[in-house]
Amino acid sequence: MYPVQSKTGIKEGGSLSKEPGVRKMFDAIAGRYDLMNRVMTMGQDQKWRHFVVAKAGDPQGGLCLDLATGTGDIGALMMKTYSGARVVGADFSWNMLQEAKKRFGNSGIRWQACDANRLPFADNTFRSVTFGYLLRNVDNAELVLREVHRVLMPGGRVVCLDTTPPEKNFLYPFIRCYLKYGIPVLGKMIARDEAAYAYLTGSTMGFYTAKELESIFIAAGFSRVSSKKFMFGTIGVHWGEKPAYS
Ligand SMILES: C[S@@+](CC[C@H](N)C(=O)[O-])C[C@H]1O[C@@H](n2cnc3c(N)ncnc32)[C@H](O)[C@@H]1O
Repeated sequence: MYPVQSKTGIKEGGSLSKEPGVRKMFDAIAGRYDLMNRVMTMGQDQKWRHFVVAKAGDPQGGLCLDLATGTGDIGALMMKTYSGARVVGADFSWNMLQEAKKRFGNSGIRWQACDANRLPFADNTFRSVTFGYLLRNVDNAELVLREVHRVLMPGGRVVCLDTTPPEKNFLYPFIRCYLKYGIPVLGKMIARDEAAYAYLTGSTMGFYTAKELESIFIAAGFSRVSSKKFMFGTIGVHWGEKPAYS
């Protein structure tokens, strides 16, 4: 069974954590993940990753962590955009990391298997930490953000890309229809896993609004927190800084 999203981290079916189910799900879809991404977003997904990398800024030769790196796109863009960047791509799905290594094995990225809840890095290590589509998949977003804050250097930047629940405006019925029916059907046809993409829809609709997520970044200790939406308000990028005095 794949996991069911809840903001509080309490899962259906009596499970204590949804994270083992999330890992299993990404291990299962790793080989078809990229194709599904391109089709489902109508080729827009790389544009948002470029925005993430721009917001993270030039690390000036410093270390960057791309957490939940998956098949490695954000980490690879970081290497390509900023000469001298040193990137660690980390994920808890073994199969996603294998796909990343196949695609970007010669890029110089260092790959690390680890859980975002307990990062195997010392305090104040990274100039920037980026992550695409992580927070919706963890039990406690604030806890993960506190861990990210710990490993960032003072003055370092965090940038987060994720889906976000659509606002209830005139487009809402169309967007909801695409999320509820279109995405699972595409998931069945392309990734051959309807349940994984039904989870994507459910977890998006049940996730924090962009404003709520900003508050969680602030609660985790970040300053200069802001966000921007893309794709008819269904994609959000959040960013912030670890204060220089912390
Ligand atoms: C939707 S994929 C995103 C991959 C990539 N960031 C991108 O932009 O396409 C989400 C990734 O988060 C990873 N992930 C989810 N929860 C995690 C956790 N607690 N620790 C580490 N990785 C996690 C999954 O294994 C998966 O590879």
